[in-house]
Amino acid sequence: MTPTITISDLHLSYGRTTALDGITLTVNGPRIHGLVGRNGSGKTSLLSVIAGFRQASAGSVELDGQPVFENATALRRLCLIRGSGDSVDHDWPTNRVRHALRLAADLRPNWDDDYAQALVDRFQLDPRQRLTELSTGQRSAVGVVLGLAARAPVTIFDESYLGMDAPSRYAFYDELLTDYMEHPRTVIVSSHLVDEVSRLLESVILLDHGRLLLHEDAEALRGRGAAITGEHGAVAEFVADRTVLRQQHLGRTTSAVVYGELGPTDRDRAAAAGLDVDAVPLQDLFVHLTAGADQ
Ligand SMILES: Nc1ncnc2c1ncn2[C@@H]1O[C@H](COP(=O)(O)OP(=O)(O)OP(=O)(O)O)[C@@H](O)[C@H]1O
Repeated sequence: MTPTITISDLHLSYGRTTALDGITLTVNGPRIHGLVGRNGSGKTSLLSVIAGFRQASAGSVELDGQPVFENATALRRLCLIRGSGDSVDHDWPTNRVRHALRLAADLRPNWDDDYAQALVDRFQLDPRQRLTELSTGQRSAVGVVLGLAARAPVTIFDESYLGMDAPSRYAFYDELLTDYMEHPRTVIVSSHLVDEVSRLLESVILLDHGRLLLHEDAEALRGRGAAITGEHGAVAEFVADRTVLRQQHLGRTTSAVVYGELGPTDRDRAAAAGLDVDAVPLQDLFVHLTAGADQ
């Protein structure tokens, strides 16, 4: 059974700054959830409270009905990997990659040592290297290895790709998806690179100014918009009474991204006008929805 995280009326303040403002949300699995939102919207704060790193100012987070904060049993089932740096313990400057792996093997009940070694090879890490001497991208890769090989029932990656180059990031996405298929669990991925991670996501949690803007099935969210491509005049006529998020022109061809669901009649009309209708990149919807919330 994959666990269920129940978040009820969660508030978190840092002094006068309100980071989380009454979030109520149920996160379950097996599913890969994407946590998105603009800078400062509260993603890291929310994940820190979910993983028991921080105590909420009010409200609660429960894992299968048990509070997570200072609850060792619940915390053993949760693994949060934050941006580069978490794998480096500055109190132990001589620690090496292999020490971090050994520590994780001791702490994580589902740790898979063979998989960890395979990931170390894939990310071209040297187990003998000191953690303090790794580049930012290499430190992130260590975090990714720790997070994946832990196989925690709730696995959370918070901007875990910081400093990783594109081949390494895509290796991470590939590994995450393949390992998730083999070992389904509840995964939360927080990322600014919405287009890059969107193919992984089954659900999207969107935060804005510490509030939950939406939690929706990724397919349903994609269906909230459409990309219309075809001859300039035909596209202009089709989108005339719609919210256009962006348009591009190439010669006599125009591609317009519109917000709002297209029904069967709309699709028939588009086909009759010789227009192609495609899914909208989640990034476009995300920009639109968060801009709308600002207004
Ligand atoms: N340690 C802290 N002390 C004071 N304020 C903080 C602290 N950490 C975060 N904040 C504030 O809380 C709010 C939410 O920050 P948080 O880091 O959770 O957002 P985020 O969505 O993860 O941002 P980003 O995408 O930029 O990483 C912001 O207004 C931020 O300035």
